[in-house]
Amino acid sequence: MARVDLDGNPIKPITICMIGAGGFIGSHLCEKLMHETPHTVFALDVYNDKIKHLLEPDSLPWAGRITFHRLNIKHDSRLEGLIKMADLTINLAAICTPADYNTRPLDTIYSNFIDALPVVKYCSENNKRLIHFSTCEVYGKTIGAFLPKDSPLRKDPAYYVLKEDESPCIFGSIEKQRWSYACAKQLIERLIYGEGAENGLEFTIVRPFNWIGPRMDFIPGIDGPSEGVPRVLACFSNNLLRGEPLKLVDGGQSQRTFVYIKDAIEAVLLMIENPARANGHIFNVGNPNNEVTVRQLAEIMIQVYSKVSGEKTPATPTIDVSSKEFYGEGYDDSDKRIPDMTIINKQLGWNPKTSLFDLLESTLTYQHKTYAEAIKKVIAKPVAS
Ligand SMILES: NC(=O)c1ccc[n+]([C@@H]2O[C@H](COP(=O)([O-])OP(=O)(O)OC[C@H]3O[C@@H](n4cnc5c(N)ncnc54)[C@H](O)[C@@H]3O)[C@@H](O)[C@H]2O)c1
Ligand SMILES: O=C(O)[C@H]1O[C@H](OP(=O)(O)OP(=O)(O)OC[C@H]2O[C@@H](n3ccc(=O)[nH]c3=O)[C@H](O)[C@@H]2O)[C@H](O)[C@@H](O)[C@@H]1O
Repeated sequence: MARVDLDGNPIKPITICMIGAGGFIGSHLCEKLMHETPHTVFALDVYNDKIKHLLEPDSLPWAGRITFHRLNIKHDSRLEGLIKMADLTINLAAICTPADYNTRPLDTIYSNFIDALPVVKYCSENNKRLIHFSTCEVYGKTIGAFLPKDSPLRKDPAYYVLKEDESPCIFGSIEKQRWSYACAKQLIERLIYGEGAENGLEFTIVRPFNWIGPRMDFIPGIDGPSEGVPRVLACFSNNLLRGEPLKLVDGGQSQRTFVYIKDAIEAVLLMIENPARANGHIFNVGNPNNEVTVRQLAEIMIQVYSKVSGEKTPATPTIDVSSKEFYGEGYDDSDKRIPDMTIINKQLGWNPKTSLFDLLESTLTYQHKTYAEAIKKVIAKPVAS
């Protein structure tokens, strides 16, 4: 049966130039596009480990529909040609781990703003559609965070629910370099919006709210640097795999809403295949029903990991660390992140499905299967003196 869009029109196969296709989100999006659609993908990245299973062997049913182009968009003249040959560009490339924002602010700003500029320019000049990945961090802190601790208004959604077309972007002072990423993302959003308004660029901006699942980031010392600090899912997975206490930054009081990567990818596919409904919009993509404090996330992950691995829960399950000790000078945090879902519901009819417990169960099953043996070997090795 022919696949149809939300308005009942047949979907024509298109060619997508996906920048950052070798990362966490890119790998899931490539998988979805190969398994369920007829579209062709130029996959651009400096790495391809997370999409190797889609590229080899040549006998895969989608062989020829996905090609990998190893390139760094900072300096590669092939970029414009690839954007020109595609119907749609999706830009995922970014430095997006908080441990980098205050310690490598220049790389963070260059990656999230300067390096994205040619992509926007080539799309605009060549009349190509762009789906750009921004972040929920552009909202920064909630208005409610500035109310007195005991104010009843803190319970009023008007003070914390984040709306694409209404909420302000509230960052800390310049010394709080944590906000270098959010600020760079905000400026590239404004630039894309301006290209749409002044030059007719067809764009969609995605603001992901803590998408998590298999293949997110790396496990330090296994498939990433020993001293590296990934995002919280991988930090806590690493602690659980090694039987160490989970580290709660500043008491783990910050709140997040986590969405399963596979739910979120459904939203991106709807954007790809329904341009008339997605163009000109900024979309929150998250799961408002999956809110927890970081401390609660740790507690649930400890329980779920014990269930999927069959190992006992550790005697000291968590320890508190200061943000200065964990991230260094200049760290700051978003207090709470609840996405308003009105716009994505209205335009694309999308809703997340997977509960936090279910998504952690499938993700931690994957982490255990993928890493437990490798970790055991590393732990068993005597440390060189
Ligand atoms: N995962 C989330 O929940 C989340 C949340 C908010 C925003 N985002 C945004 O979504 C995008 C993708 O995030 P992700 O979680 O997949 O991150 P990721 O780090 O796994 O993927 C990013 C990919 O971009 C590639 N890349 C970076 N710079 C490049 C360059 N100069 N040239 C070529 N390739 C380059 C990296 O090698 C990596 O494979 C980012 O823009 C990020 O800011 C993600
Ligand atoms: O995923 C998102 O939507 C966005 O937010 C993330 O930012 P954040 O949620 O702060 O990053 P995490 O590393 O996932 O940390 C979440 C919380 O856990 C805490 N944390 C992290 C790691 C750890 O070991 N312990 C711990 O308590 C952090 O301090 C923070 O409060 C990143 O900035 C981006 O990937 C992205 O743009």
